[in-house]
Amino acid sequence: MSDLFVKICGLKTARDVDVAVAAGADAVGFVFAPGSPRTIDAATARALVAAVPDGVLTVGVFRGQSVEEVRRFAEESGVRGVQLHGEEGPEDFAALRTEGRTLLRATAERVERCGEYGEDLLLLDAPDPGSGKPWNWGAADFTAPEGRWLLAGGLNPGNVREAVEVTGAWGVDVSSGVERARGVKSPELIRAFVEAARGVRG
Ligand SMILES: O=C(O)c1ccccc1N[C@@H]1O[C@H](COP(=O)(O)O)[C@@H](O)[C@H]1O
Repeated sequence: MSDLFVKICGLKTARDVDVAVAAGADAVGFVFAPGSPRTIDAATARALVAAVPDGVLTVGVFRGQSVEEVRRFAEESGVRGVQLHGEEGPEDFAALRTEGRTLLRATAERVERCGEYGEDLLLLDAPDPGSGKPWNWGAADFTAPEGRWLLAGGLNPGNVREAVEVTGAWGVDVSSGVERARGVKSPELIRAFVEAARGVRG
């Protein structure tokens, strides 16, 4: 089985980005959804995105924003991926589809098909994304979606192995679990998370 895909989200500083990239993250996320302790503007993100090597996916995170706003942030910041946490439908994903852009659809529903709305990756998240609260992915009746999907919501270096073993996730996404205070990343926790995630599939 191939290695886990690991996304570290909610980065705000050049140091955060350097640490995540050096640790071996496959993707790094920048929050453009308003009202989060991790929210940054497009100009700040642009400078951070410029420091990310080509092989690492850069993702803008949105919640309840219009397609026009998502498109503007994506273009101004230069992120190559767009992660939507709102009520978007297939027509919104189609409108945001451009050459080379990766579309992620976040949902708190459990049994879904990857790609149903035209997204490239499905993200199974907690009902309150970015809160650090886990959801019941360990439920006995959990059914993993088919295809490429990321698990998120309350993950940390101490539980990521079990979470992947139980759910069979293709990849993982974390924000709160690699912070020393809300909205403040910890280099040690980022390194520990990537190391723990890498160890799951040996
Ligand atoms: O991180 C946020 O503040 C955020 C705000 C709005 C939408 C999504 C957000 N983050 C996403 O939530 C998960 C991480 O959750 P956790 O903090 O690890 O429990 C991840 O998908 C982020 O992209």
